[in-house]
Amino acid sequence: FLEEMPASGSRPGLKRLLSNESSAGYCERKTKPATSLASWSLSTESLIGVLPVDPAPENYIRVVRNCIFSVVYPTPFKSRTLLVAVSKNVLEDILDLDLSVSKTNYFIQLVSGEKIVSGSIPLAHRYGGHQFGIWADQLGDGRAHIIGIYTNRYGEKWELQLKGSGKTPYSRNGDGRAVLRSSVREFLASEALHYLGIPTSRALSLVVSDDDVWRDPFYNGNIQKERGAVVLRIAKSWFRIGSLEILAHYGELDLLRKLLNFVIQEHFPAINVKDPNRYLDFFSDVVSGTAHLIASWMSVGFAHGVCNTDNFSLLSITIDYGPFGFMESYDPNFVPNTSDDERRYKIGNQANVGMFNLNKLLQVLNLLLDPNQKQLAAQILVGYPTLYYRRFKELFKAKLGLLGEKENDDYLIAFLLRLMEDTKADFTMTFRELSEITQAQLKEFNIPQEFWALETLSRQELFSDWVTLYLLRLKSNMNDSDSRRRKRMTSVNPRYVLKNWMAESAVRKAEMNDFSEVHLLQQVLQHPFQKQSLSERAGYSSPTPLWAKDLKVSCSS
Ligand SMILES: Nc1ncnc2c1ncn2[C@@H]1O[C@H](COP(=O)(O)OP(=O)(O)OP(=O)(O)O)[C@@H](O)[C@H]1O
Repeated sequence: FLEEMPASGSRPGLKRLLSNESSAGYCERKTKPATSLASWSLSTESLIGVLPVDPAPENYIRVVRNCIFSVVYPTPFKSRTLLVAVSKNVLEDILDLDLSVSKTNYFIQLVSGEKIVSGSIPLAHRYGGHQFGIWADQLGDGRAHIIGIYTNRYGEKWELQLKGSGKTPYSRNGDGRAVLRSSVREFLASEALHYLGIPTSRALSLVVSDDDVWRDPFYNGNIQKERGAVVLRIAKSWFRIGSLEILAHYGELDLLRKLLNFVIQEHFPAINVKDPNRYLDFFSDVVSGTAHLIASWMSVGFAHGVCNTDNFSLLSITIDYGPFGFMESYDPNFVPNTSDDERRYKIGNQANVGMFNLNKLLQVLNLLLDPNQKQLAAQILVGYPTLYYRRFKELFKAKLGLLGEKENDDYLIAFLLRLMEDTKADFTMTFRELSEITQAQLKEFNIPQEFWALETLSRQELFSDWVTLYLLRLKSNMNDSDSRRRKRMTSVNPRYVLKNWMAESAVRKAEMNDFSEVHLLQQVLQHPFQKQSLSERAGYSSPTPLWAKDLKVSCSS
C-alpha cells in the first residue's frame, strides 16, 4: 500500500466540505416520523428548474445532447414484487417516515417503480466517463431513475434514486434491470460502509420481483435466468466526474459552467459561486475529498472494483457497488472484479486511479480556467498524493492505537503490512485482534487461541521484531493506558465487514426466498465495532469457510 503511491507534492490550501454525516451526529428529533405518506412530498423541481432537460419526451435509446436529464418514468415489473429489506435508519432519520409506512402497499409501489409521488417528475441523468482508462462516450443512467428529492426536517435535500427500474434513453444494449444478487450486495454494502463511517450513498429498500432477467455472470456463454430487483438508494447528489466530462467532450461549455455552478451552489456552501476562483476551490475540495475517501476505503480493506470516472462522485462519496470486495487475507494485488484482467482496480492501485480520475476532472475544468488558474489547479492535483498519504497514515496510526507523531511510524505500519502480506493474515481480524489483545499478552507472545489472525501473523519470523517495536512505540503514547488503547482501537477496527462469502451466503439464500441472512447481516453490520453473539455464531469473525475459498464475484449485474 505504501510503495505504490506516486511522488508527493506540495499541499494546496483546502476547504474540506463533504457532509455525508452519519445519523449518529444528528440531534434528537423533535417531531415524530410520519406514519403516513399522505403529506410526504418529493419533487425534482430543484434540479429541472435550473438544469436543462432533453426535449424528446419518448423513452427510446438514443444519443442525447445539450442537456443534463431526460424525463423518463420507471418501468414497473410485470410480476408481483416483494419488499425484502428496509433501512429503518434511512426511513426514520433521513426521510422522516415511521417504519410502519414501509408495510403499506403505496410504499412498495413507490420503491419498486410502480408509482411516482404525485407532482414529481422522474429523471435519468446523462453522463459519460472513462472506463478502464478509455473514453466510453455517452453512458448515463441506463437503469436508474431519480424519482424525487426530499427535503428533511434539517433542511437537507436527498435525491432518491431507483436502480434496476427499467430502460431509459441511456440503456445502450442493456435491459434496464438489476438482478437480486447484485442488489442484495449493493443494499448491504452501502449501508455497511455508512456504519463504518465512510461517506457513501445509502440504501432505503430492496425489492425483488418474479420478472426474469437473463445474465451471463462470468461472460462465458453460461446464460442464466435470474430475478429482477430494485434498490432505492439516496445521496445528496448523484453527479459524477462523468457528468462534467460528457459536457466537456461535446464542447457544451455553457452547460458545463451551469452544472458546475449548480453543484457548487447546492453542495459546496463554503465556496462563493460568484468568486472567480470558485472552480479552483471546488477542485481543491474534490481532490481532498477523494484522497480522504480512498484512504478510508484502504483502512477497512475495501476494494471498489470499478473505479471508472462515471463511478466517482463529485461529492466524494462511495457510489456504484458493483463487483466490490472487502479484502480477506492481506494482499495489495487483491482484485474483486473478475473481468479486470489487467488488475487496474486492484486494492493497492486505488489511490493511483483516484489520481487518474482527478486528472480527468482537471482536464474538464481547464476548459474554464485562465492560464494562471490552470497552473494553480495543476498544483492542487500535485498535492493529492500528500493528502492521501497523510490521511492514510492518520487512519492506520489510529488502527494501531498510536498517539502523537514519531519518526518511525511509517516504518511500523509498513512493517506490519509486509508481515501480513507474507503470511496472508486476515486484514480485518489482525487489526481487530491487536485491538483486543493486551500489551502483557503481546509481550509474552501469549496469543489467545481464538486469535486466529494474529496466530497466522506470528508465524512470520520477524513478528517478534515488529512486536518489540510496537510495544516500544506504545510506551511513548502520552497519558495513555492499555485499556484506553484497546478501547480506542476497538472503536476504529471493525470486527465485522461484509466479506464476499457472507454476501454470497445471503444471496444464495435470498435466491431461494430465504431473506433471513440479508436481515441478519443488515443488523450485524449496523454495529461493526461491537462483538455480537448472533454474528459470532454465524462465523462472521471466523476464518472464511472452505466452500468460499475460491469464490469469484461476477461483474454482470
Ligand atoms: N442492465 C443494464 N441496462 C441498462 N444500462 C445498464 C445496465 N447495466 C449497466 N448499465 C449502464 O452501464 C453503465 C455502466 O454500468 P455500471 O455497472 O458502472 O453502472 P450501474 O451500476 O448501473 O450504475 P450506478 O453507477 O448508478 O450504480 C451505466 O451507464 C449503467 O447505467
